[in-house]
Amino acid sequence: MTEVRDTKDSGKALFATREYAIGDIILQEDKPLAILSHTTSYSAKNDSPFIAIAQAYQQSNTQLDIEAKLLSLYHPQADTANPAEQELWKNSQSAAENDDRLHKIIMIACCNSFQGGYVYEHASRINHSCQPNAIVNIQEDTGALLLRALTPIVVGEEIGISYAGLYLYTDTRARQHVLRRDKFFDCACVRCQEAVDPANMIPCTKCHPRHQSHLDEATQYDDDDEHPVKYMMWKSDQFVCESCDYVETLKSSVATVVHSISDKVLQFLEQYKEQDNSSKASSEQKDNAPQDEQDEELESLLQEHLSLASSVLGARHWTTNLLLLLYLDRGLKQYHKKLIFQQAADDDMQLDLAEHIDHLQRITQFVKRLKLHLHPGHLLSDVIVGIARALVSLSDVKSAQYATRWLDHLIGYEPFLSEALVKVVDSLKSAWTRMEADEPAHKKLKG
Ligand SMILES: C[S@@+](CC[C@H](N)C(=O)[O-])C[C@H]1O[C@@H](n2cnc3c(N)ncnc32)[C@H](O)[C@@H]1O
Repeated sequence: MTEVRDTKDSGKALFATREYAIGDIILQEDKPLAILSHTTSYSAKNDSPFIAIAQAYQQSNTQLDIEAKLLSLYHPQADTANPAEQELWKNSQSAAENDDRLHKIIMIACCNSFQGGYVYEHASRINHSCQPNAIVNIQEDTGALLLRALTPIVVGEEIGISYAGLYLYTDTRARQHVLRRDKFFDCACVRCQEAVDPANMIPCTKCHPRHQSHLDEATQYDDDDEHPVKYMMWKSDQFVCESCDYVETLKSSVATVVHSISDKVLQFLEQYKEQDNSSKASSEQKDNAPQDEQDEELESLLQEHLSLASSVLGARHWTTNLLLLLYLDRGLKQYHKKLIFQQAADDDMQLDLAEHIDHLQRITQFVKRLKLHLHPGHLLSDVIVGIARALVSLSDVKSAQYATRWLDHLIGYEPFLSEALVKVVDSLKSAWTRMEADEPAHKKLKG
């Protein structure tokens, strides 16, 4: 049960009028009010995403009562003081061809649609939060929407979902940039106002001096138990060392280097998302040799960026960890592809798997440090299942038991997994007990 109310600085929002436990359904909408394409891809016929929205709307023959509901949703006003909204207002005007109502509809689509262009009567009132307490799941074919609690929610609490996708795990500067660019607002959430930013940590420039006191690529940080790296964390607009209290200010060359690498990685993530999508779309075509080439190029770019981020910004920075996650995801997909052809993992594959597990451990630590109150499965469920599948494929009891330990990281996240994934998790979990029962008695004695 929910109600829509005004907030102090982010318009209207959805509030809980009863308590919710993790996994509870908060809201259900069987169909969207409208499907308003919100595409960012350009083509010769559709030279702007705004024209695409206008065309989708004009072809939809929306009934008057639905149109009235749509027009009541949030859209920027002509006198908005927000520069991102001013841009949106100006750039979308010509696609509306002097039709004020259509102009509003275009802006409503830009500010309210979910993936697939779906706009909802109630769910489109949910604000974004960089520390979300709920998550939306949309059925691709029907547009049916389910809103579920990600954390316990108390009466009167605002419901917040993340509009940021993977960028939820970046630092405040990057998240705000992406939300302004893609969603046209300056985020006013609690996390964005926190002085401390654990996603933005770098090795201390005083404890680990570098050439000319700049960060540089020649310095590697192993960060093991014997030689623990001392880190500086972003706190009130400066980096502060947790060990020696040394400070690098916003104006320092260090901050400039960190920002420039962060911007590079953000740009790369965009390119990665686009190319990965187009590679998925063309993977069913018969002759995909050019796609394979593009894929290899993308992989080498990924490695380049990962090596830059990890050597300069270190193991705890968000850039290193998100790139590592993409790298791990690709590595696991390749592992499983190889396995289809080889039936059993060879020595090289076992080494790869050990490396993948090490990467997953590092990213898990990163997610914990962010203290988002979110289950680690929110970011890591796919790769955890991928690691468990790879371990079970080794067909020995110990590996299967280890796989079960990784799957235990998903306990409590079951309501958010797809039915198919729950089945995979269950069968992987039972693998080691099955294997143990099947194992010959002499092997057990030896083991
Ligand atoms: C889908 S609507 C959400 C409901 C909207 N607040 C309303 O009044 O109907 C998205 C718009 O809400 C505002 N908004 C959402 N999350 C926000 C946040 N975290 N900080 C500031 N504004 C936010 C922005 O104006 C954004 O364009």
